[in-house]
Order: sequence, then structure tokens, then C-alpha cells
Amino acid sequence: MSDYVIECHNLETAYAASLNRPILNGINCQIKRGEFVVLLGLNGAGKSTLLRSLVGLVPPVKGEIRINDLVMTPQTLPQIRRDVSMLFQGGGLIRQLSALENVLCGRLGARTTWQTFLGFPKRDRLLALELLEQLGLRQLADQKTSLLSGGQQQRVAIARALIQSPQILLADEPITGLDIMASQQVMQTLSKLHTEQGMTIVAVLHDLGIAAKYAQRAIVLNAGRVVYEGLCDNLQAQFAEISS
Ligand SMILES: Nc1ncnc2c1ncn2[C@@H]1O[C@H](COP(=O)(O)OP(=O)(O)OP(=O)(O)O)[C@@H](O)[C@H]1O
Repeated sequence: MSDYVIECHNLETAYAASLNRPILNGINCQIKRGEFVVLLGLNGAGKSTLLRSLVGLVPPVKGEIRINDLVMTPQTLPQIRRDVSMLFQGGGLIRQLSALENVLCGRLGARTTWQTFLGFPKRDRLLALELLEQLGLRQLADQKTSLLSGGQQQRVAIARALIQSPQILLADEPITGLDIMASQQVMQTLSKLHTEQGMTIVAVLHDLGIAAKYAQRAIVLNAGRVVYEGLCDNLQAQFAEISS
């Protein structure tokens, strides 16, 4: 079995006329089991597209994605989606539902249409409550998410991603728009999942200081390609090079 849980080989996605090139233009990268990797790059570099392609939301035109040694195909995608959870930009919660109901939505993929009419089984509700407890939100389980702060909402979104028990968590700008305290709480939550549960985490961030504090390794994208893969100790220099 390979050491790598995520591998992209010459990954190319659809051509974008506005960019005059494919959005991802020959991505090569490898991520090991249990790593905390930060994905960096200027606006439009292709970071969100790369994360989305890792859960099959953006089809490759060329190249290959392997998750846990499985080449991504329409046949392997259901298995891959069991192993990988994605935290979308802005959280993507349903505002009129409670925190608990939002977390339970993370189980919808595991249930048939008929089963959803019957409501969620007790064990799912207990698991959702346990996750909210772990994230310091047990008291807010019945609160509508529209009434929660940005940081609390982001932690509900993390709980929703975790209810699938993923091995890999992809987080697209998990702290954008949050204040310093909320950002720290969210980053500490991700860090704990990494250190205590050995979860593989790939997070898109824009703050180089936060990236260096939490991630073990950085992948920097520019114009749909990987331009740096390595330690987070000199990220400023990598960015100076991109923008020069
Ligand atoms: N469905 C699409 N059709 C056409 N162009 C697209 C599509 N999705 C993304 N793009 C373009 O591809 C480029 C990469 O977008 P992407 O969202 O992956 O960048 P990003 O690095 O995540 O940027 P940001 O930091 O601004 O979130 C952008 O120029 C965007 O306009």
C-alpha cells in the first residue's frame, strides 16, 4: 500500500476561455496519510477547484487522481466520498435548521430516499450530539444556525463533515471572515483532529502566518500549477516569486 492518501498526476480540468488555459493545468502533488497540508496561492490560482476535484465535483479532462490507492472513476467515487469530507467555503449550512439538524445532514449520503422519510436513527443523533460536544457546541444543539456566530457556524460545519468519520478532511478557506478568536478556535479544532486522530487535513488558507503555525507542509499553486511544495518556513519568499 502506498504511503500517499492523495495523489494527483498531471491533473488537468476543463479549459476556461476567460483564462485561456485549463483551470488546473497539469497538477502533480502527493499527500501522505496523517499530514496537515496547507494549500496556498493568489486569488484564482485554482485552490478551490483542486479541492473540489478531490471529491469528484470537478471532472478531470486529463491525468489521474488517486485517493487511498483508488484511481478516481465514477465506480470508485462512492467509496472515495466515504473516506473524504469537504468543508465548503462559507460553511454551506442550512440557516433555518438547528445545529443538530445541520450535523445530521452529513449522514444524508448514507441513507436511501425512503430512509430519509423515517428520520434519523437514534445512534446518528447521539453521534451528532457527541460531535457538537467535542466542538464545544452541545448547549447550542437546538439553536438555529442563523443565530450562531461565524466561528460557531464553522464548527457546526466541521461537525457535519466529521459525522461521516472521514479519514481525510478538505477545508476550503475555513477561517475566512472570522475574527481572531474564532479563527484560532477553528484552526485548533482542525489541529486537534490531526494530532489526536491522525486525520489527513488539507486546508486552503490565505494567511501565511497561520499556515506556518498549523501546517506541516505547503503546496503553493499559481495559474493552475504547483509552483512550490515543501516546508512552511519561507512562504513569504515563495509569494514574492509568484507576484514578481
Ligand atoms: N465553473 C467555472 N467556469 C469557468 N471558470 C471557472 C469555473 N470555476 C472556476 N473558474 C475560474 O478558475 C479559476 C480558479 O478558480 P478557483 O476558485 O479554483 O480559485 P482559487 O484559487 O480558489 O481562488 P480564491 O482564492 O479567489 O478562492 C478562477 O479564475 C475562476 O474564475
